[in-house]
Order: sequence, then structure tokens, then C-alpha cells
Amino acid sequence: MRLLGQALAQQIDVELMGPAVGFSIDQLMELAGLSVAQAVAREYTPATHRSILVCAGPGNNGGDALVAARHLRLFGFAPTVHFPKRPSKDLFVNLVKQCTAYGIPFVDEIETPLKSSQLVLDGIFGFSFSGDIRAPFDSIIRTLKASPVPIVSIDIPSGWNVEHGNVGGIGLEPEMLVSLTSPKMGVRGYRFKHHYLGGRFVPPALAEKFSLNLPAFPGTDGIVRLDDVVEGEGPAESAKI
Ligand SMILES: NC(=O)C1=CN([C@@H]2O[C@H](COP(=O)(O)OP(=O)(O)OC[C@H]3O[C@@H](n4cnc5c(N)ncnc54)[C@H](OP(=O)(O)O)[C@@H]3O)[C@@H](O)[C@H]2O)[C@@H](O)CC1
Ligand SMILES: [K+]
Repeated sequence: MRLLGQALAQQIDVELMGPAVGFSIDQLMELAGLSVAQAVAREYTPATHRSILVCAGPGNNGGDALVAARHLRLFGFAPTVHFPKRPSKDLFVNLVKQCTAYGIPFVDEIETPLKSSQLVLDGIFGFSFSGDIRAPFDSIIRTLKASPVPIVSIDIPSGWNVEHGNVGGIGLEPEMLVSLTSPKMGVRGYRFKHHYLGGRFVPPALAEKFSLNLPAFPGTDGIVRLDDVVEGEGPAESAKI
């Protein structure tokens, strides 16, 4: 697999929604979030991990988390959402409405709900994260790091540099990662207990154009389990992007 740096991940995102391919963000987010929920349900059951604290950030990684929360509810889990910084775009307003319509509660702080959660879904930051972690997410990430509740991260563990990984150890340390499109360079060599690839939406021609070398998704599944250690190596030019 070709591991993606920040600029390349963003470029592929733009091409998926560009004139040649024509996806809308709502479509991609629905498929991404559904695949995250499917991966969670593959490894955890409502019998053992019913209460899931979903932490949603201000970008599309947060949108994926809201979509995943809705599907997890349908799969028999009981998600609770913390979404402290909400974009005013219709997409996010409607995702919140949908979660509410499915009976999913929103909470203003995480300390209390974390105590009664069996799993955390980390949709705080995705491939556009950079720099030092700003409030309120700095304290959210500190609280999650101090908790023994296992974490599932969407696309990249929050707080990790997309290309250089968990710099300074400030990021989350999830036991499961669901990479989207293709794993990011920052997770190279890192061992997760469970690592899936989701987001089965890349047209073959686009995968070929960017030499993604994606694994086959089995049958009708939207997810594929990856080896525990990401061994993928980008072609020389990905390091420069
Ligand atoms: N093609 C695909 O694979 C698809 C991928 N998808 C998903 O989209 C994700 C990428 O989404 P994205 O581009 O919206 O960025 P993402 O990282 O969620 O949020 C960035 C925001 O966070 C903030 N922020 C940044 N740094 C910060 C800091 N240090 N400290 C504090 N805040 C910080 C900053 O917000 P601001 O503070 O400016 O309001 C910025 O705007 C991707 O990972 C995948 O999950 C699918 O939905 C669709 C198809
Ligand atoms: K994340």
C-alpha cells in the first residue's frame, strides 16, 4: 500500500469530489462512517462494549464520527456524543439532527460519561491536523489518554502528526485504527491491536493514478483487516509531498 502524507491525502479527497469523479462530501462521509461502524462491530459487541463515547472534532473526521454513531446505534450499541466545536454548515447541523432523531445523547463534557463507557470512538482530528493541539481538544485528549477505556481512532489517532506519527507522545494511543482511503505515513511501523481499512469508495482509475496498491475488500464488505504492523512504503515522491 502507498502510505499517504497530508498533502496527498487532501489531493485525493479533492479529486474524489472533483469534476472527473463527482462525489459529494455527504456521500463519502456516509461511506466512511458506515465502514468505521462496521469495523467497530467486527471487533466489539454490544454485550461487552455497549456504551461508546464518540468524540467529534470540528472537521470531516468529526463528521465521520457522527455518521458512525448513527450506524452504531442501529447495530445495537449505545453511543453518546461529545461535539464541542460545531461547524455551522448544513452537513453538520443535519448530522446532529439525525443522531438526535436516533435517540443519541449529546454531552457537554466527557469526564462523567467516560466513566461509564466501554469504548471511545476518536473522530477528533483527521488528515488536516497540524501544530500544537488547541483548546478545547488539548484537555479532551489529555483526559482520554489518562483513561483506561480502549479507543478506536478514525483515519489517524488524534494528536498524531499525519506524516511523523505520535511526536512527543501527545497523541492518543488507540487499540484500533480504521484508516480511510489508505493508511497515513504517520502510522508506519506502529502496531495496533486491530487495524482496518475502510472507505471503499476510491475508483480503480484513481487508485491506479496515485499507485495506491489497495488490498482487495472481501466480497461485499466495506472494510478489510490489515496486517497488525503497517509495512507499506510510499514511492520516493510521497515523502516529498
Ligand atoms: N477521502 C477521504 O479519505 C475522506 C476522508 N474523510 C474524513 O475527512 C478527514 C479530513 O477532514 P478535514 O480535512 O476536514 O480535517 P480534520 O482533520 O477532520 O479537521 C481539521 C480541523 O481541525 C482543526 N484543527 C487542526 N489542527 C488543529 C490543532 N492543532 N488544534 C486544534 N484544532 C485543530 C481545524 O479546525 P479549526 O480550528 O480551524 O476550526 C481544522 O479545520 C479525514 O481524516 C477523514 O476522517 C471523509 O469524511 C470523506 C472522505
Ligand atoms: K481521529
